[in-house]
Amino acid sequence: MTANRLGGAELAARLRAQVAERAAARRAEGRPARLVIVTATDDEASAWYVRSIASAAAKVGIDCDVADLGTAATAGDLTTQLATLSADPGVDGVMLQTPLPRGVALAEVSGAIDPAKDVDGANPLSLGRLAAGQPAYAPATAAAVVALLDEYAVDLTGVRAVVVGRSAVVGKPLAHLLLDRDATVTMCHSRTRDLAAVTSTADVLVAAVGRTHLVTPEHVRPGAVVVDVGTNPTPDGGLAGDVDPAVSEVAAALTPVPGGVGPVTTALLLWHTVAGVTSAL
Ligand SMILES: NC(=O)C1=CN([C@@H]2O[C@H](COP(=O)(O)OP(=O)(O)OC[C@H]3O[C@@H](n4cnc5c(N)ncnc54)[C@H](OP(=O)(O)O)[C@@H]3O)[C@@H](O)[C@H]2O)C=CC1
Ligand SMILES: Nc1nc(=O)c2c([nH]1)NC[C@@H]1CN(c3ccc(C(=O)N[C@@H](CCC(=O)O)C(=O)O)cc3)C=[N+]21
Repeated sequence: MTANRLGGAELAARLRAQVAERAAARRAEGRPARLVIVTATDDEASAWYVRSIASAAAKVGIDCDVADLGTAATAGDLTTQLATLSADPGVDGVMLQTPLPRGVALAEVSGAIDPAKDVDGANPLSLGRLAAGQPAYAPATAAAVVALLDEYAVDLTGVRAVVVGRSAVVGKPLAHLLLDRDATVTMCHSRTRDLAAVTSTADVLVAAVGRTHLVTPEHVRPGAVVVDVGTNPTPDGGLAGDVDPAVSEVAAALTPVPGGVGPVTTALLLWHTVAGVTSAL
């Protein structure tokens, strides 16, 4: 058996076309949409993502600036920058890249992002609103996982969903989005005992860990739908997922890396930037 390939390129292209329409309308009104990315890391996956957002933004007509504070930035530097951008009426979206400099915790600084501009759902208030079932921006990656499952008509009602990884950027918000869809959600992390035993119960298995090919066929129930969020740089300059390609022999469906969750993530971040406050909050 070879799993169905749940590619994200077509969905991403459709989303970008919608974003371009909204961005054009904003430009015609004389107030072009603007996204500012704040970064303080030299992480490769992050740098690639920043370049990819900037180039996609240019194509759809969103103005995009990158504020690189460098790896020596302090929590105070980041907070000041995020607060300044949040107060700027010319800025629609503020995005803070992770990872952050050593010793700086995301929750410590992301509170400075106005929830109305928090297009990557980083402010703890955004996560809280999501958990409480109130309107909020979800992190683009978590939203992309659900959008991709919707695209392929994977019904989440009552299914056992297992998420490996509990970061504030992916795992935690995704758990809430899946719960909202009436999935039965289990979270796994680095302290989970007998990971394979837990993941093998999943109808829908999501890997968001950051460990190349951590999820092997032994982790997967035959017939499961597997979503690979991992984007791990390979020595040859390529990209590897968290899911071993051999899983394709066991799963019913699998998202590819590259070409799966990644492109949808970028498109949704831009969508959030033009969606407007009222539709998100
Ligand atoms: N395609 C896309 O759009 C995006 C891709 N990514 C990619 O997704 C991956 C995860 O990113 P992110 O959530 O930010 O990563 P983090 O490093 O913040 O979190 C990783 C999570 O995985 C858990 N973990 C680590 N090792 C194991 C293990 N051996 N078994 C089980 N769980 C483990 C950690 O557990 P613990 O909490 O116990 O430490 C943690 O919860 C990365 O490859 C990243 O590049 C991220 C964002 C967007
Ligand atoms: N606050 C925050 N939010 C994030 O969402 C976030 C972050 N920080 N830090 C870094 C990681 C990484 N990340 C990626 C998103 C898309 C692709 C992507 O589109 N990749 C392409 C391929 C790239 C290639 O071919 O090299 C794909 O999967 O098809 C990759 C990586 C978001 N991240």
